[in-house]
Amino acid sequence: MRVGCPKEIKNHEYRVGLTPASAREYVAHGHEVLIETAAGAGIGAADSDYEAAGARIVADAAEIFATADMVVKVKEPQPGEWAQLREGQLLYTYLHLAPDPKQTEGLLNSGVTAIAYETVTDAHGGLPLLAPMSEVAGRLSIQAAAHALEKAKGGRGVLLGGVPGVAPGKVVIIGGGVVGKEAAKMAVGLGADVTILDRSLPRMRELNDLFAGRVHTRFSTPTAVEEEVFAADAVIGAVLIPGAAAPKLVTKAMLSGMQKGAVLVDVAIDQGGCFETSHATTHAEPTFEVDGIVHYCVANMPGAVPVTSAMALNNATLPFGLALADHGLAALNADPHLMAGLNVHRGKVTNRAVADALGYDLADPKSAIGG
Ligand SMILES: NC(=O)C1=CN([C@@H]2O[C@H](COP(=O)(O)OP(=O)(O)OC[C@H]3O[C@@H](n4cnc5c(N)ncnc54)[C@H](O)[C@@H]3O)[C@@H](O)[C@H]2O)C=CC1
Ligand SMILES: CC(=O)C(=O)O
Ligand SMILES: [Mg+2]
Repeated sequence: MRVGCPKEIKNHEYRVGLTPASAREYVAHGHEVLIETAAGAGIGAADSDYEAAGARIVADAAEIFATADMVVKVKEPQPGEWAQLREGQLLYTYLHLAPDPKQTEGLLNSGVTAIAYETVTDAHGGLPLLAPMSEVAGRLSIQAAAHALEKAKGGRGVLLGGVPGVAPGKVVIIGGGVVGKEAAKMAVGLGADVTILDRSLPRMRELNDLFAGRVHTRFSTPTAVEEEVFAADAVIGAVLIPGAAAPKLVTKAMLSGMQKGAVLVDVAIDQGGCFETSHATTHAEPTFEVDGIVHYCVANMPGAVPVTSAMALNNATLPFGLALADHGLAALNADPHLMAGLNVHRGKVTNRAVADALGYDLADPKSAIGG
């Protein structure tokens, strides 16, 4: 198969779909690998590193979109990229379609077969291709909150760890999954007072054991969310209903009950956000203010630390990517967890959460690809 990796074009996105080490493995499997020039610049990988791995460097993304059987990326295709995708071509990347009707329409019109990293599953009920970036974003979320809390950045002027004789800041994490757990580790490490809200009692038992009394857990009801958010210095939005648009758990009305200069970090923004007042921002301009509350809503947080996150992402995407390159659509029929990643095929929506969120008929994935 011809496998192509264009340079990412989203704002301040420095990750790359294939590292040189991954390119080398595709080549070892007998595939031809095309890399857009400078695609790896953000992680310090030169064109010559890809050439040494056996890949061919091409001058622009157009050749990749026009000729590759499979396109491997990081972020959802941007409008100029949808237009170049083709029927019969595989697209393997993050998509986050439920809150993004325009992109969904673009992919459907292109006829492409699109596999979304974020809906590939594993045997333990996890999301193995989302998890590494959730780990990164969870850890980053506390850095982002601490920074935004500084007075000169528009925040309350609270130091999360406090100092001897002064109480620490209060961090409230809504959603105790991968993002939530990693955020809690960082917040605890800084010495903050940490509360995690979740709807899953088994998950809160795990977190309670893991943090050995160092975090509070609380069942997530609208009342609990309101009480916690009102007392918080920083709130991390980390909920997920896989594939679906995020539920709006903090409403605009609640902002007036919060402390002025408190910070909301909406990590769930890539699924539309879990705060009513959120809208996606970029690393160039990450925050905005509503009713005196600072909002940080960057949809590609791991793009800020591409050396760490491109490697972590490739560690997870490589085995499934090789299966797709080796076996094409048959790889989906052979692995229900990879099949769960199929969101769009030849003009049809094949993921239930996306179909429900956007009002499309659901096409059964197996019959859609003729399995
Ligand atoms: N902005 C960015 O750059 C990035 C965003 N993300 C996003 O972060 C979000 C969270 O991802 P993960 O932690 O991997 O998901 P996860 O599935 O591991 O955890 C989600 C948690 O939310 C909980 N939850 C569901 N409804 C809830 C409610 N009403 N109240 C409280 N908790 C609730 C679930 O029980 C679960 O524990 C996703 O939308 C993901 O796409 C992930 C990586 C990067
Ligand atoms: C998960 C995601 O959207 C990201 O890593 O950018
Ligand atoms: Mg996005």
